[in-house]
Amino acid sequence: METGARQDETEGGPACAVRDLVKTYPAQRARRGTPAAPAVRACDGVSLTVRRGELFGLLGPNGAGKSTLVRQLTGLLRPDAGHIDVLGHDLVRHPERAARLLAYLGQESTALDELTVRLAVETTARLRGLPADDARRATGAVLEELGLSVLGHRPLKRLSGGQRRLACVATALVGERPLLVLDEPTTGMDPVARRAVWAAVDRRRAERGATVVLVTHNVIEAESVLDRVAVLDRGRVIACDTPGGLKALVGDDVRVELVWRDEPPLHVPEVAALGPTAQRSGRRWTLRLSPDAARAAVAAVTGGPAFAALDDFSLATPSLEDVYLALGGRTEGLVKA
Ligand SMILES: Nc1ncnc2c1ncn2[C@@H]1O[C@H](COP(=O)(O)OP(=O)(O)OP(=O)(O)O)[C@@H](O)[C@H]1O
Repeated sequence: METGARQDETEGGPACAVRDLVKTYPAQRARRGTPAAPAVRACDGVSLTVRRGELFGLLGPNGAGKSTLVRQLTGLLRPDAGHIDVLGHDLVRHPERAARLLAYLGQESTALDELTVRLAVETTARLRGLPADDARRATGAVLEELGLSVLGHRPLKRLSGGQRRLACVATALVGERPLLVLDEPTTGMDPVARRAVWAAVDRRRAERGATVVLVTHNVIEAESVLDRVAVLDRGRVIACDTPGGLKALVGDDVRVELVWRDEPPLHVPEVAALGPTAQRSGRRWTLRLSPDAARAAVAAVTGGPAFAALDDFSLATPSLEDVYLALGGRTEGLVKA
């Protein structure tokens, strides 16, 4: 019932609960010029719960099913089976309620391209129900917050990729929605813009208790900003925990990176011994070793005759990328910087 559901928006219960969600894109028959394509089960029995106020991440390589999942969460794509509850509302039965409950920033936003940044944001605020004066004020505030005021008069289509993405973030943030669903919001942005986005997202959580679902395949960003993360692979959740909890899965192994000036000095016995276990990428060797073995390896390459051949080295505790590999995920499509 509507009254009960409204109460649930402000009271306990998860921000978002998904159960047994399934979505298969149907097979395409071959047409002139385009080959046949088999059916793709992009969402294969996904269940997860996002708590209120959380910054919850969906991490996974290209094609893992992240966007398919969030497009169902936002009422844009109908699941074949399963349940989606957002703030007490059944979004499978009532997808039209999504617009009132959440703001969605998709991967591509061309609909607003002809508008100026200010008009795009202000129009979105009006569509979200703000009276004209409030919409103008909220627009000014969000443009200021994101450092976009100087670009307010420019049409989106005349902006750089990063600037346009930032303008789209502004449209997602205006007009206060309790749930923000952001699909790779910082793609193409410089560090200043990225920082402005994360500060603005944090402010909405701290001041308004907003919940954020963030799609990313940037493992560094995921580690630094997320409260919890679900790792997706081939339409399934293969792990879900805090970044720290996930990293504990791979024990206390240390990642050792060795960068050689030129060819690795294989005539040095310690280097030759490390060779078979090293993952090689050009001049870089990556090793996963126990803390003792890592100490011994670093001592060997920095203390003896191998040192002259060494350009750089680093030691690091496990990252989400290591977790991901340990879980059997694929690395292609995971961005590491
Ligand atoms: N409209 C569509 N029709 C057919 N297959 C699709 C469609 N959209 C996505 N797919 C397929 O579904 C799978 C999941 O795609 P999805 O876009 O959800 O992945 P993703 O994790 O968001 O990837 P990325 O990180 O590249 O954005 C992929 O195999 C993709 O090719």
